[in-house]
Amino acid sequence: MVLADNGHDVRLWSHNPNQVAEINEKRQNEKYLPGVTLPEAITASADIEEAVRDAAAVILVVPAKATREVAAKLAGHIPAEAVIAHATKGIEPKTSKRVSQMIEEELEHVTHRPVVVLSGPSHAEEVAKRQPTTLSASSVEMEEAKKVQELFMNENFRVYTITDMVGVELGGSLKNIIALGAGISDGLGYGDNAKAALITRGLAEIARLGTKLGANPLTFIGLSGMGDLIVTCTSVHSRNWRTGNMLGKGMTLDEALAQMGMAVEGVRTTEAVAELADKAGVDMPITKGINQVLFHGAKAKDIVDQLMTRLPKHEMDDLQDVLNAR
Ligand SMILES: NC(=O)C1=CN([C@@H]2O[C@H](COP(=O)(O)OP(=O)(O)OC[C@H]3O[C@@H](n4cnc5c(N)ncnc54)[C@H](O)[C@@H]3O)[C@@H](O)[C@H]2O)C=CC1
Ligand SMILES: O=C(CO)COP(=O)(O)O
Repeated sequence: MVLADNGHDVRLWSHNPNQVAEINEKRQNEKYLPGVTLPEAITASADIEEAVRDAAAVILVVPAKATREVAAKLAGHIPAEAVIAHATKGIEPKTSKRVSQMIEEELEHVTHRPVVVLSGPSHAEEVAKRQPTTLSASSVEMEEAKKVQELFMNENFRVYTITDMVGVELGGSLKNIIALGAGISDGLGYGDNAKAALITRGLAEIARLGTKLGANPLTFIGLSGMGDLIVTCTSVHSRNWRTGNMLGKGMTLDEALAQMGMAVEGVRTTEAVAELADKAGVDMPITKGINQVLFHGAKAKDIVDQLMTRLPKHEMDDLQDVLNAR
C-alpha cells in the first residue's frame, strides 16, 4: 500500500489462488488485513514469473521458514537490475543464518546484488491506516539502502538508512523472543515493572549477542532495535505478544499457535537463538528461559522465579561486554 501510494505499480505474488482472486476481485485481504480496501495499483498473481517480470524491485515478506523456498522459486525470474529487499524477521535454526543470508545463498547463481532489509516498529494494521511509521532500510551497500528509502518514503512512512545489516536483522528478529516473554508476563498477571524489566534486560542480551556477531552496539538503540522491541512488547497487534499472553494464561503452545493462525516468528527464533547463544558463548538467560517454556515443559512462573533469584550482578557488566566486543 505504501508503494502504491507512492505511485508505483505493485504486483503481489501469493501461493494461495483464493487470496489472489480476493485481492483482484474484491480489493480485500480479509484474513490478514480485515476492513482495508487495497489501492487499484495493487494486483495479485499466483504465477511468480509473471509477478516479477520487468520488476524494478522485488521484496520478499514471507515467514522466515518459507524464505529459502520462495527465494529458490524466484531464482531465474528476477530481473538482473532489480533491487532485492526483504522485511522478514527470523533466524534459521541449526544454520543461525539471517534472512538476507538465506536469500543471498538461494540467489547466488543468479545475482550477487546485496540484499536490503526494511525493518522497524511497523505493524501492518497501522501502516494500512496510513498512521505515522518510521523504519530503517539497511544494506551493506548504502546505495542499495537509499534506493529502498526512496521507493518507500512518504509523509506517513519515514525511512532512515543504515549499513549495519547484522545489527538491523538481529534486532528485528530477536525482539520477537522478548515480546513472547512480555506477553507471558502480562498473561501471568505481572505488571508494567516486569514488562519494563524484560524490555531493558532483553535489549541487554540482544546487544550482547549482536555485538559478538559483529553488529554496532548503537544499532540496538535505533528503530530496528529498541523501537521494534517497544512496539512488539506493548502493542495489541503483536502476534508474538498475543501468543505469549495465551501461554501466560495457561494455554499450550500448540493451542496458542492454532488460535493465532498467522506467523509467530518468535517461536522458531527462540529455538534458533538459544542454540546460537551456546555456540557463541553468550549469556542469554531470558531467551533460554523462554526456550524452556516453549519447548521443554517449564512453567513460566518458575522461570520468572529463577531469573529473579540469580546471583547479584553489576548492571553495567553487560554494557561493558558490549563495548569491549567492538
Ligand atoms: N505483520 C506485520 O505487521 C509485520 C510482519 N513482519 C514480518 O513479515 C513476515 C511475514 O509476516 P506476516 O505477513 O505478518 O505473516 P502472516 O502470517 O500474516 O502472512 C504470511 C503470508 O505468507 C504466506 N506463506 C506462508 N508460507 C508460505 C510459503 N511456503 N510460500 C509462499 N507463501 C507462504 C501466507 O499464505 C500468508 O499470505 C514475518 O517475518 C514477520 O515477522 C515484519 C514487520 C511487520
Ligand atoms: O515486527 C512486527 C512489528 O514491527 C510485527 O510483530 P509481530 O510479528 O509480533 O506481530
